[in-house]
Amino acid sequence: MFLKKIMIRSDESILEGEYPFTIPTIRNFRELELTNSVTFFVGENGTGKSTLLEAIADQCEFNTAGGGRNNYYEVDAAESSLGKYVKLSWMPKVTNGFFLRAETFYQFASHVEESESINFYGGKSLHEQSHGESFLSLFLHRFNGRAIYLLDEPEAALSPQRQLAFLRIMHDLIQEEDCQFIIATHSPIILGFPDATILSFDNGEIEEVEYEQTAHYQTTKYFLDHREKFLKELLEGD
Ligand SMILES: Nc1ncnc2c1ncn2[C@@H]1O[C@H](COP(=O)(O)OP(=O)(O)OP(=O)(O)O)[C@@H](O)[C@H]1O
Repeated sequence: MFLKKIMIRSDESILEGEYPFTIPTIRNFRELELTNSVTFFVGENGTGKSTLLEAIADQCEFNTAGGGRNNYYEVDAAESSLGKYVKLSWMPKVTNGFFLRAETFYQFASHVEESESINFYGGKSLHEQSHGESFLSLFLHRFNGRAIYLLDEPEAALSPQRQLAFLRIMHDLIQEEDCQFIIATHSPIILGFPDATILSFDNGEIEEVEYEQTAHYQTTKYFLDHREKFLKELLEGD
């Protein structure tokens, strides 16, 4: 593990009432210790997971549009509003890594086409692979070494089988290459990675929860166990 702590800077005055401090979890956030090679951010839509992940990417000097330190390209409105308020504590510091944003991956693929060797991505243009195939190519061929990976909803392009393949790739990168991952996810499959730390952004603060406590696990389990009853209540109820 490399990144040990994320803190709000005491020397920057917080603009109360302005984004990103309008988000309760971000307004209440002061510091977070990381103690695990895999940390998940979970919570309802709009609770600030991407906002914090993007701020961490900003302070890692990764491209906040998605990419690593050496990926220079621009996407509208990709700058981090929280970045300048955040300080990172490392032991030891690494500069290698990647910030994955599903929604700007197309632009990242175009940037790769113009500037990098496609050999880094399995020898095939990312645009000539399906969305899910191109994600897996990135994980398999570009992710390596002592590095930190910040992934925002990696499941967006992945089938359940490919999500399992991703867990295996992540497992090998941690065991063999000493990688650290911080992942915002809604996937009950990805969240199931053994012994990970799960941090909930619900309830206006960041708190550690067990896998079985997450709404993602509970709702999915209930749906699969009682699908017909669940859908009848949902669709026929008042
Ligand atoms: N540039 C912006 N200006 C104002 N509000 C914003 C801006 N970007 C995001 N927000 C708001 O901040 C809140 C948190 O957004 P964020 O993307 O961090 O949520 P999230 O927890 O990652 O959600 P999701 O699970 O849907 O991805 C949302 O209500 C969103 O509308």
